[in-house]
Amino acid sequence: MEPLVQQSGFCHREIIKLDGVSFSYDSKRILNDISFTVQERDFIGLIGPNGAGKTTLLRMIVGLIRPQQGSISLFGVPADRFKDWNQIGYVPQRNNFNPLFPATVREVVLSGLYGRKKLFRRITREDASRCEDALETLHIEDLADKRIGALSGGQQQRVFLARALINNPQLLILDEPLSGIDSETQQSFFQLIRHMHQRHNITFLMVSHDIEMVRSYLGQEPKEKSGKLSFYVRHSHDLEDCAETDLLHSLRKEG
Ligand SMILES: Nc1ncnc2c1ncn2[C@@H]1O[C@H](COP(=O)(O)OP(=O)(O)OP(=O)(O)O)[C@@H](O)[C@H]1O
Repeated sequence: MEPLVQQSGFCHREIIKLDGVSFSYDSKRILNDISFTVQERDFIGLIGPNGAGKTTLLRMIVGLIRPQQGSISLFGVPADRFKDWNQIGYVPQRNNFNPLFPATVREVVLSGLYGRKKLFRRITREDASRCEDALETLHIEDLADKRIGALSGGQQQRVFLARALINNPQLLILDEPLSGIDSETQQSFFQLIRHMHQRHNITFLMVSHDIEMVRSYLGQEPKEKSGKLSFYVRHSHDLEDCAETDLLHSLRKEG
């Protein structure tokens, strides 16, 4: 067994480090000199008005666009050399999703695996079993064969979360997961996310417009502000044992 000191060091790893990051579309400066560090098992709520650059920042963190100034590192590795994308689950805004997309829930969840392996390769028994685990974890196994476009907003969010969880990531990045769903479903979805944060070794970065829900979990005041962006933070330390756990497995065990 690892010495305790090393374990707690492991628990406070830098998961995301933004250092003087700036970005402009054409000549319009969207993000200006942002520096912020996300530590392992932090829950970050990123709040800001429409157009403040929240989605742009997330897209930069997941490697879809590059900062024009400054640098980003992920799990201690410069983002342009980072390869271990399975460690990161990303749920983009749902309004980018075409409801006519002709895929079933199971296919959408399985497509979360394709990032690390070849597209259209055969699905192994292990892939299928991870998919079933993810479906069960999110309580959507009954929907597996339905067309994704035929589901309600809240159900679709569960599907996209299952897709992001299929690789058992250490970091989950969610872009407005609560928007466009009724408040009861919002509450239960947020409860599920909070549960994952409190009970599992997982770090969250979530964009939300629901300031009250964010404050209810992350506190009244942001830890940092940068331009129009506010970063609310809560660190989770409920587990005595900081060892890595298989998220899907343990969530399922707890029902
Ligand atoms: N591909 C693009 N080309 C040009 N401008 C863009 C592009 N994507 C976003 N923008 C502009 O950049 C600004 C920031 O957009 P972004 O989507 O990052 O903001 P946001 O904070 O996520 O907004 P919202 O809360 O409305 O989702 C907006 O003014 C937007 O119009």
